[in-house]
Amino acid sequence: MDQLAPTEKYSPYWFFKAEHWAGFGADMSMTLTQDEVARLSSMYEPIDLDEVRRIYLSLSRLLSAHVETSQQLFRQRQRFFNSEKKGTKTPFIIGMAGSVAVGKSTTARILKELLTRWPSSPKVDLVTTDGFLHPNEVLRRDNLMERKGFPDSYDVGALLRFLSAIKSGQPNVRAPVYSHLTYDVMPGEFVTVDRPDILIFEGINVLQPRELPKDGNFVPFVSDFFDFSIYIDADEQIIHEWYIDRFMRLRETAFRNPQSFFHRYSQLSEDAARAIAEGLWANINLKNLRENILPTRPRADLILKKGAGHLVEEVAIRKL
Ligand SMILES: Nc1ncnc2c1ncn2[C@@H]1O[C@H](COP(=O)(O)OP(=O)(O)O)[C@@H](O)[C@H]1O
Ligand SMILES: CC(C)(COP(=O)(O)O)[C@@H](O)C(=O)NCCC(=O)O
Repeated sequence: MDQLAPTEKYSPYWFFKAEHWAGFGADMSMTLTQDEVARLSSMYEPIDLDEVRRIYLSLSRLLSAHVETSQQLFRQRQRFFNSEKKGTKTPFIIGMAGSVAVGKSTTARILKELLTRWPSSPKVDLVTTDGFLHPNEVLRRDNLMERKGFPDSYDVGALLRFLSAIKSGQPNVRAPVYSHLTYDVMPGEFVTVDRPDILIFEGINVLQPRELPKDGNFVPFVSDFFDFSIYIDADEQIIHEWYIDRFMRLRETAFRNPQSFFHRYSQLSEDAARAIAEGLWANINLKNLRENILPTRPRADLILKKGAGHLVEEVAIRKL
């Protein structure tokens, strides 16, 4: 993360090499139960359990400290208001940003598993922003199919209404669902979020600001609803490799399904399929990374910088 912090003293972040960070979790490194190990191993990505112990276990402990503190603050505020303001604590929201294919979904799933183990957060839910993309029908109509994932391809109003409902303590809040198989939002499909202790809200766009309206109306940013934010980072060339690898693996698996939007790519030669993947990366995802995603990195509370093999090399965390 050299380009991030020439001098830590004058940076809002502290920087830790992975080995140093791993030391913070030393006292809890052996505490994963067989069950937890089994659940983590059963995820369809090959998760390196040493990496979970080295990086993510202590990260989950630190996050749980933030959650506990916010729960204490909630109780103190109730006392302050003489218990006039009743109700339950609203979910602690963790926003997770980063490029397409950098590993957001995988990291979010690992953290979800680990966070449920801490007493302050037995219920952790996970929602991805792709459900808030406009349906393909709308994207085609507005000539945005080549801009899927760019700010204008999302229904930001729906996204903000969802987060606002969560943060107002509403039960059973519904989020729309996206299918990577059909490459489209699934009509009539929702996930229901019912007052979890933590909501992990993951997507490329979650730290993006937006233009302020000229009419003076109140328009929050998505990140205004976050209690903590994480940016998953890696060098462009490495993310590029992960994107192509994932695409080529999907060509062998999910794309074979005749229902898959990309089914036709499973019939192409390897070279032709690779050329398609390279095109999608260069014309959509890399462009989006440079224009709209990477510029949001300095807004995160914590940055995980990964290197080859998805191994975390450095952790940056905001000084309090
Ligand atoms: N910690 C990890 N260990 C091994 N593979 C990973 C890890 N994180 C991500 N991957 C792989 O990298 C690719 C991109 O990850 P994914 O979580 O789908 O990214 P995103 O949600 O950011 O698009 C996938 O093929 C996934 O299996
Ligand atoms: C659906 C995505 C925009 C990611 O959305 P997110 O969950 O981060 O909001 C992305 O995976 C995608 O499909 N990009 C379009 C180009 C491509 O097919 O790779």
